[in-house]
Amino acid sequence: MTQQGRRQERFSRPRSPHPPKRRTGPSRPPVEDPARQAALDTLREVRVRDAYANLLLPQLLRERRITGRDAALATELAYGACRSIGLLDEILDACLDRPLNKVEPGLLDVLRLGTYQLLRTRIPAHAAVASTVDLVRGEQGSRQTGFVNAVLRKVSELDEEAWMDRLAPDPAQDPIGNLSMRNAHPRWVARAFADSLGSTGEELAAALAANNERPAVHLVARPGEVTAEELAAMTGGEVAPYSPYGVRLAAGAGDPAGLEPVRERLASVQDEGSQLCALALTRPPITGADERWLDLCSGPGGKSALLAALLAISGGSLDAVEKAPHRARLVERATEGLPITLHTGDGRQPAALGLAPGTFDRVLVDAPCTGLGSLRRRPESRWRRQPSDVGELTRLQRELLLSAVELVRPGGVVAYVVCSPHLAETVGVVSDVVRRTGVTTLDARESFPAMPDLGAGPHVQLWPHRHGTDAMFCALLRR
Ligand SMILES: C[S@@+](CC[C@H](N)C(=O)[O-])C[C@H]1O[C@@H](n2cnc3c(N)ncnc32)[C@H](O)[C@@H]1O
Repeated sequence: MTQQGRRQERFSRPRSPHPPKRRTGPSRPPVEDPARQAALDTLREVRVRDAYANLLLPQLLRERRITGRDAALATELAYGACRSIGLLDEILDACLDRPLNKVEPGLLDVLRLGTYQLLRTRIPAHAAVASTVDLVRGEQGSRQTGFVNAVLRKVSELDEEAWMDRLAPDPAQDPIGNLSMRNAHPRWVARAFADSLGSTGEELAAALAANNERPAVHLVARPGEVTAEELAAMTGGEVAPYSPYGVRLAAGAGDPAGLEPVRERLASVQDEGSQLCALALTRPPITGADERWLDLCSGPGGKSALLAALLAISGGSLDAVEKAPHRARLVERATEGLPITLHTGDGRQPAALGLAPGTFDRVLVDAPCTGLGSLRRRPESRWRRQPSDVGELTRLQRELLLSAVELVRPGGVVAYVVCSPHLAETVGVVSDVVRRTGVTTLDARESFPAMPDLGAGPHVQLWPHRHGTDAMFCALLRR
């Protein structure tokens, strides 16, 4: 097993049943440091409870009333450290006098946070080390301060570039291994990106680097309620380049849930790539009726809301299926007032939901997937996902797509969408279903008008580094 493989295993090993004791007799009072404390608590909860950093941290900031520069620092440290866990562990491993998995997990969180500050922020080294030592004193008392101090001093002897020159595989021999370590991705994820892009060079480097950027927030203007231009004027954002309903907010525009058009349901948060994939379903011309559409995997309801708003204008209606009851409730909330019938149940068993074969003009399958296309949004997810997830998901994706092909009428259109560039989840699933059912593959690029860099087709793969969207995949099929 490679070093990086071992690191991944460490990150995903069973959680310690004994969370670290807090404040066991510090020899001097801990320094108040709400930003670093919030970042450390996030790292710990991600490890112990499988929390999502992008949901937990905003909650901690709210509860603890951390705002302004402290909130910005906590966010940078928590998200940054979660994204780069594998990279931080490689470096720590080289600085420790014992195997990484012999370090008490709570202490390892502190070391990761300190290492992140030393290598990936402009915080001066002495401040990064001193603040981390204070943090461990506050957490565990003074017995570990010497250890943390010594390890971090060793880390600080080199900068990130020099550490990578020492630790990353030779790019000539192992370009994917080199780029995966330099850009803090598990090797299997970097390989999946390389396979889909057909690149192990500059473009792969750009794609992996884009996963480390914080994405801009995109809004979708509800058709029939407000235009993108009006929404841009109301929010101070910019009309999005590709989606006719999209608006991109400026970086640091604050919590979009607080914006008036969002509170008044004139708009919602939705990545421009998601908007484009939902719209792609509506674009291929069909003969005959075009009024019954189906969203087979609808929770939490972003694409259902966009499709149902379009149907409200044209006089049609949407059926939406969602298996998880709590997500079905979210669909209900997102589509209030729109022409929609919601079915809570399994999209692979449509008869049980009263959905008859061959009755829908257009069907969307926005299938559950690895989410490798939205690594920008979920800082820790690249380290949590495992290659073994892919097989299970592709089975489910194939079954859902087969069900969609059965539900669409002859001449109707199916859109298969996943937020992943992994070839097994994208072309693998589609080719298999096309072979089994004899449906016709459409050139999906025609349904993404004016969008550059869509490759050789017939399917569309969007990319953060090319399009500024999530890495959504869309295939269009005609029965
Ligand atoms: C990628 S999400 C869909 C996102 C949604 N279309 C949107 O734009 O908001 C996939 C959804 O499929 C649901 N799901 C999983 N298995 C399902 C099944 N067998 N039948 C129907 N829905 C399922 C998941 O609970 C999840 O909500």
